[in-house]
Amino acid sequence: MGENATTHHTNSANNGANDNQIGFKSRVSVIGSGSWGSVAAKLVAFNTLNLSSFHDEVKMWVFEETLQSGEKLTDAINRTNENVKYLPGIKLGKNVIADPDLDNAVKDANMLVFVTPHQFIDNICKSLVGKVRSDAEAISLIKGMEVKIEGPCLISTYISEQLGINCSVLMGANLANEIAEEKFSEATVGYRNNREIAEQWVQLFTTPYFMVTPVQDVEGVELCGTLKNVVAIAAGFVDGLDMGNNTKAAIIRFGLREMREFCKLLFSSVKDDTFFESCGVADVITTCFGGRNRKVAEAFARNGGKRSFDELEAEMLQGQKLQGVTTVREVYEVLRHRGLLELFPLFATVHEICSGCLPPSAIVIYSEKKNIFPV
Ligand SMILES: NC(=O)c1ccc[n+]([C@@H]2O[C@H](COP(=O)([O-])OP(=O)(O)OC[C@H]3O[C@@H](n4cnc5c(N)ncnc54)[C@H](O)[C@@H]3O)[C@@H](O)[C@H]2O)c1
Ligand SMILES: O=P(O)(O)OC[C@H](O)CO
Repeated sequence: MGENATTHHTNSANNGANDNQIGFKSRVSVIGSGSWGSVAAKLVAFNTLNLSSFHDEVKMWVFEETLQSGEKLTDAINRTNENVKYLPGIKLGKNVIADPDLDNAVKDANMLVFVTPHQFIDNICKSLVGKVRSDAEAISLIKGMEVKIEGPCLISTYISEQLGINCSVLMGANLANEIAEEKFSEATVGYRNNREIAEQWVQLFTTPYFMVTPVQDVEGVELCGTLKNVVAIAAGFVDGLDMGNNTKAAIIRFGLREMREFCKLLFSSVKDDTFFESCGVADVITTCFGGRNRKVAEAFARNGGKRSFDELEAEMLQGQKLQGVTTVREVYEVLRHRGLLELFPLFATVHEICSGCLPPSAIVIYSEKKNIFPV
């Protein structure tokens, strides 16, 4: 990993894993520039400036758009050093360079951070085929999954398969706006079998206010990050119906149990301990109280399901994207295909409410009706 460089290391105390490869400096690109993408760039850019094993510059690919002022988003980011649309008021670091050209943004990078809404990863990967370094390492911060004809596919697996590179994941209780303001939080890096690579990602993301723990369970970590968005939608329905905290806690508990069962259904290797990391219970909690999925689901329930998620998302999130509604459709598809919907009443009900087949109030009666949860 890395590339030949003639620059001398000046800060050997901070070098970490790449220090073993004298003369190599890693180059990092961030693919995505929404609210979390911009925070990821900020975290990484802080470290590339301070670690001599990295080139200072961090390229951030921007899905180009024109702002109301007529200025291109990329130009505005590079002029102000802020993502004025998705993370206004937060300086990213002068070494973050926004680039609307995907090929150019990844050129030369040997560490690729994927952080776009999951519905766009298919097109992004397809256009990157043959364009990334063969020795590159990737990490996915994307909370979602792909469902293909052959079955469900994790985003990290999809990236690996499309681009022929290894892909780790970083998930956790990470509301972007809070980390942007440097409020303490934790995250989990999920890795497959190379601990050294995991340590490099930990080193690249860790800051005094962002604590990162590696866990050898890429599937468990990624599926936790993906499925908690479904639980957050259920929690939003409960809030929209003014059901109170006890009901919300019950929904969270049911949700966590279905998350674990779904993970193990797909991958028997998933570890129980993973659910106690930041990517597990902590992310469920933060998302069910402070996330966008919860917020829009609350509005959906308050409107009695009469306004669609698409409409509410566009109105309430100004370009930011929900992952939960798409994810629960994908989860439903997997369960339906395997004849297992009855064993996942919360997930099934969330989808049926989102798609208009059931009213939001169904969220609290499904368990009584189906009497499926043991005490
Ligand atoms: N925001 C958070 O607090 C947070 C925290 C942790 C993880 N995540 C995850 O990170 C991922 C990225 O979310 P985000 O919050 O950075 O994004 P966001 O929802 O804030 O912004 C949406 C992004 O999608 C881009 N976009 C719109 N149309 C596009 C297209 N056709 N092709 C490619 N990109 C397009 C926009 O330019 C923008 O960058 C998601 O999987 C999300 O679940 C988000
Ligand atoms: O705002 P949400 O609902 O997309 O959740 C954001 C993060 O995933 C919380 O960790």
